[in-house]
Amino acid sequence: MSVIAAFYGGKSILITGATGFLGKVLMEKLFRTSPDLKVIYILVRPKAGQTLQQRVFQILNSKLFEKVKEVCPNVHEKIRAIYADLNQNDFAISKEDMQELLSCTNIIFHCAATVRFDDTLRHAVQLNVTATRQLLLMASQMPKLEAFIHISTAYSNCNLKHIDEVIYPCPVEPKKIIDSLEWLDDAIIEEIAPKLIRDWPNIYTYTKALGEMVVQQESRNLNIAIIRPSIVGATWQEPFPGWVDNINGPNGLIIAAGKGFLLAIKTTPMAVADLIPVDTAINLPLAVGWYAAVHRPKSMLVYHCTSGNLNPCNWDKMGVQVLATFEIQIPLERAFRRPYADFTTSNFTTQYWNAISHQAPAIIYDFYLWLTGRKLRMTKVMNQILRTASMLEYFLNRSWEWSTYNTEMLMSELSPEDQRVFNFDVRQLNWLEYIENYVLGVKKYLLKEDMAGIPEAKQHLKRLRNIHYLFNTALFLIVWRLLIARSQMARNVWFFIVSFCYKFLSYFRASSTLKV
Ligand SMILES: CCCCCCCCCCCCCCCCCCCCCC(=O)SCCNC(=O)CCNC(=O)[C@H](O)C(C)(C)COP(=O)(O)OP(=O)(O)OC[C@H]1O[C@@H](n2cnc3c(N)ncnc32)[C@H](O)[C@@H]1OP(=O)(O)O
Ligand SMILES: NC(=O)C1=CN([C@@H]2O[C@H](COP(=O)(O)OP(=O)(O)OC[C@H]3O[C@@H](n4cnc5c(N)ncnc54)[C@H](OP(=O)(O)O)[C@@H]3O)[C@@H](O)[C@H]2O)C=CC1
Repeated sequence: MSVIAAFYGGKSILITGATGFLGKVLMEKLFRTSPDLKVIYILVRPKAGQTLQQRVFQILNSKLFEKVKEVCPNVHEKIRAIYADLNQNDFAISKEDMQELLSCTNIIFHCAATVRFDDTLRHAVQLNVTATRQLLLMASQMPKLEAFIHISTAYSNCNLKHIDEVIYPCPVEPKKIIDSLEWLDDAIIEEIAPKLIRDWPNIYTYTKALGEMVVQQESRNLNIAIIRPSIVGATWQEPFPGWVDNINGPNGLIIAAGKGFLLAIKTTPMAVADLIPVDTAINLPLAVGWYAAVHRPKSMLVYHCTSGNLNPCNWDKMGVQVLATFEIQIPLERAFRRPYADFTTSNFTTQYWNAISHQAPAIIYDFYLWLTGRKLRMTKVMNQILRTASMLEYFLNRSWEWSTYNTEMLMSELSPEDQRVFNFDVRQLNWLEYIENYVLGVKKYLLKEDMAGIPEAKQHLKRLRNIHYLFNTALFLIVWRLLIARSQMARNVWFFIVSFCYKFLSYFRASSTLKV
């Protein structure tokens, strides 16, 4: 019997960000392994015209939760969606709901955040810093609280090369930033943002670092732990391999490569691709929740949830495997071009590829759409992909070293059964198999493409290959014809080749006649 699963039995658990990528997998795992838990409170806001109930219904009826329904048939009764907007004072939670949360919660998993790299400083601080402070304040009023688990990111200190499992101070106190945002107007905030974030690559990583500082400063006597996952990817094993449902992180680029939109990207091929499967990234917080509550470490511990130092994979290996899977096994439907990848570290080559292989074909395709009276879209899509690629460049061209002392210590504290059920040992991960399942998952669960369409997609790729060869041959002939018409040297080379071929053929014919 798993000690950790038993620990969550009968508990009231509060999750923020439960409708997000990590949040959903966290909830699924809790219900599946501890179906006797008391209740999971989730703080949800209405979104995209859906009420709270509709959102919860959609999650519980998704493919991800299929196994949960078998193990925990009354899952609908165990989930309690509470209206909340983390951007508002007191999260806009009603008095009754707040009272229930304060009096009943045993464990908190704080996952909610804005993960957009280009968010405004005001919004990112509100969500990643102020809301965290507010939640800590709430937590300090919860008499039954046993542990508070804060999900941060391994990149919160990506301005450093070697990162230990400690909290690094930010140059400006979070409190000062929160206070100044109250009276500064938006235009000034956006102007000072680059000066504040200094050597952090974006607002997201910077505000996550501020969030950690707030956790440290406002921890009071709470039993807190911080988890820092690196780039979170599709599920590795649970509840089934390859599940993924948003276009963040690698997913958007994988699609862009599979559809043949993106043929090159500025990437250091040997840089470490520090991906971590989402099931691993939530097994660790679950194990930490148990450890923090039961063992009550004297100080707040930070846990790195990374793969690079234990089982490294580089972008080259990852890119090759992604493309091989698309080309040979599971192509995407209606690809624009054949998947191909060139990793370059040069700015000049990147600019060249962007102009010749990305923007020019998009413009030509849009021209064709215009001629046929259809809506133009390729240039917009391509610009969006190139913008995303340029935002991710920072992470594709550097490697970091994260120490994993606490994570390894925790692993050794687990019983063999818990090591199996709450596995976060990435040394066991087979990258090639994982990437294959990942790519399949992107096709199946994210793009919702039918597997029955694979033969047609393969035919389409074959057609694209033939068009590609035909186009290149035609281009070569046109260029050559123009050259011959204009340059004496090209004509000389041409006559030399023709006479050489003629002589070779004559010799070949003569020798074969002699043999007869
Ligand atoms: C040749 C190439 C070959 C390659 C081969 C392949 C090899 C493998 C390569 C792997 C490389 C990996 C690199 C990883 C590095 C990650 C580092 C992370 C480090 C930190 C990790 C963390 O700690 S934490 C999470 C990270 N944080 C994000 O990763 C958010 C980033 N991102 C944004 O910051 C915004 O994305 C950004 C970009 C501003 C654009 O912003 P943007 O405004 O231009 O575009 P949007 O994202 O808003 O969306 C655009 C349109 O997609 C629609 N859409 C949204 N979701 C959808 C869904 N589920 N299904 C359908 N469609 C969906 C949406 O509705 C829009 O459609 P429409 O335009 O029609 O409305
Ligand atoms: N994905 C990754 O690669 C990594 C993620 N992380 C961290 O993991 C955590 C979860 O990330 P991930 O699941 O990917 O992010 P998602 O963007 O998928 O989910 C974010 C969650 O936060 C909620 N949220 C955002 N704003 C509000 C608000 N105003 N009020 C209430 N809820 C809100 C969202 O709700 P809604 O559905 O309503 O928008 C959603 O549930 C974050 O803390 C992130 O920093 C760390 C490393 C890598």
